[in-house]
Amino acid sequence: MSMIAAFYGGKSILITGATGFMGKVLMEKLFRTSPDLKVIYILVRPKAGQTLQQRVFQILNSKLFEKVKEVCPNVHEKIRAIYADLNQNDFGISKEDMQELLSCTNIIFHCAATVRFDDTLRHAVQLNVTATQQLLLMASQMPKLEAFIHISTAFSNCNLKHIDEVIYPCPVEPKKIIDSLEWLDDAIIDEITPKLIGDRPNTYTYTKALGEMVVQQESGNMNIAIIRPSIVGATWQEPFPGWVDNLNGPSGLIIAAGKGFLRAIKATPMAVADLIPVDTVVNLTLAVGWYTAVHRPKSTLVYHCTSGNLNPCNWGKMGFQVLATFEKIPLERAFRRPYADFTTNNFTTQYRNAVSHRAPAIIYDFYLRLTGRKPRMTKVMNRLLRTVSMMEYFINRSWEWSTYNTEMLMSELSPEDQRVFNFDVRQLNWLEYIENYVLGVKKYLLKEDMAGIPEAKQHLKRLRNIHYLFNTALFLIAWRLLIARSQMARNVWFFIVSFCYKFLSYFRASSTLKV
Ligand SMILES: CCCCCCCCCCCCCCCCCCCC(=O)SCCNC(=O)CCNC(=O)[C@H](O)C(C)(C)COP(=O)(O)OP(=O)(O)OC[C@H]1O[C@@H](n2cnc3c(N)ncnc32)[C@H](O)[C@@H]1OP(=O)(O)O
Ligand SMILES: NC(=O)C1=CN([C@@H]2O[C@H](COP(=O)(O)OP(=O)(O)OC[C@H]3O[C@@H](n4cnc5c(N)ncnc54)[C@H](OP(=O)(O)O)[C@@H]3O)[C@@H](O)[C@H]2O)C=CC1
Repeated sequence: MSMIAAFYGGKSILITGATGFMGKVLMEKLFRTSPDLKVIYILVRPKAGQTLQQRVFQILNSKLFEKVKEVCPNVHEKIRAIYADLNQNDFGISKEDMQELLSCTNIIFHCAATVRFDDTLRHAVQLNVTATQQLLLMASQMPKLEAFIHISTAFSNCNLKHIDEVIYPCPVEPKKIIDSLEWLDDAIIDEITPKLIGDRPNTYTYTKALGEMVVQQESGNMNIAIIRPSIVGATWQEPFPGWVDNLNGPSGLIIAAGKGFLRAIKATPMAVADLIPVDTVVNLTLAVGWYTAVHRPKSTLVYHCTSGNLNPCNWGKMGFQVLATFEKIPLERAFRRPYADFTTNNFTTQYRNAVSHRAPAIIYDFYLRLTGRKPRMTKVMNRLLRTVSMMEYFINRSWEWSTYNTEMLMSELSPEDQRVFNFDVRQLNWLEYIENYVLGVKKYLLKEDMAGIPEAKQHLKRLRNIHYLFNTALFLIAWRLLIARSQMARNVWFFIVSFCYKFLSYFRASSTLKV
């Protein structure tokens, strides 16, 4: 019997960010392994015209939850969506709901965050710092609370090369930042943002670091732990391999490569691609929840959920396997044939962006205009290149994350728990994982039918022929222009033609002699 699964039985669990990528997988695993849990409270806001109930209905009726419905048929009754907007004071939670949360909650998993790299400092601080502070304040008023698990990121200290499982202080206190954002106007905030984030690449990593400081400062007597996942990718094993439902991290770029939009990237092939499957993160998170509540460590422990020091993969290997999978199982209606050129040189990057990305987009838009349609490819390409430029920081560096706490926890688990809540990335086969990831992107994210593969392959063949035809035409035009303008080119042309003629004549003569 799994001790961790048994621990969550009968518990009231509060999850923030339950509608997000990680939150959904966390809920799924909890319901599947501890169907006798009492209730999962989720803090949700209405979004995209959907009410809370509609959002929950959609999640529970998705493919991800198919297995849950078998083991926990009354899952609808065990999930309680509470209106909450983490941008508001007190999260806008009603008095009755707040009362229920305060009196019943046993465990909190705080997953909600803004993960956008380009968010304003004001919004990123509100969500990743102030909301964390407010949630901790709520937690401190919960008499039945056993553990508070905060999800951070391994990149919160990406300004360092070697990162230990400790909380590193930021130069300016989070409280000072929160206070000053209240009275500073947006223009001034934009001006001071680069100075505040310092040698971090964006507001996301900076505010996640501030969030950790807040957790440390407000921990009081609570049992708190911090989990730092690296780049979270599709599921490895559970509930099935390759599940993914958003474009964050590598997923968006995998699609861009498969559709032939992205054919070159500024990336260091030998740099460590510190990916971690989302089900691995969730297994560690649940194990940490159990350990923190039962063993009550004296201080706030930080757990690195990374792969690089135990089972490293690099971006070159990843790019190769992504392309190899698209060879076998291509995406539908690709713009160009998938191709990957990794370069570390700025000039080559600019050149490749102009020739491999912008020029084809302009030519395609010209074609759309000619055929009376609205041009759109240049806009798509500009957006993609902006996204890629924001990822460059992470794909051209390697970090070392120590994993003592994570390994210590692994050794504390029973063999059954090590199996049910497996977070040992040493067992991960990268080539198999990446192949499943790419397939998952096709099936679950793009919702493409596998029956369309022959047509997708046929389409790629047509693209190859167009490519050859286009290049030959381009070469002939360029050559014709050159011959018209340069005596030297004419001489070379004459030499090649006469050489070919002599060669053919020789062949004809020698074959006649043999007969
Ligand atoms: C040459 C071949 C290569 C072969 C493939 C090899 C793959 C290499 C992969 C390398 C990946 C490296 C990833 C490193 C990530 C480090 C992560 C650090 C870990 C964390 O803790 S945080 C979690 C990660 N967070 C993110 O990934 C968020 C990033 N997203 C953003 O910040 C914003 O969305 C972004 C990218 C700035 C775009 O903003 P904006 O222009 O305002 O656009 P929207 O968000 O409104 O979306 C518009 C449009 O773009 C689509 N979109 C969104 N995100 C992505 C994405 N990551 N990739 C591609 N496309 C994306 C979105 O769906 C919208 O489409 P529409 O059609 O609806 O307009
Ligand atoms: N994905 C990754 O690669 C990594 C993620 N992490 C961390 O993991 C955690 C989960 O990330 P992930 O699941 O990928 O992120 P998602 O962007 O998929 O999910 C974010 C969640 O936060 C919720 N949220 C955002 N703003 C609000 C708000 N104002 N009020 C209420 N809820 C809100 C979202 O709700 P809604 O659906 O309404 O928008 C969503 O449920 C985050 O803390 C992130 O920093 C760490 C490392 C890597």
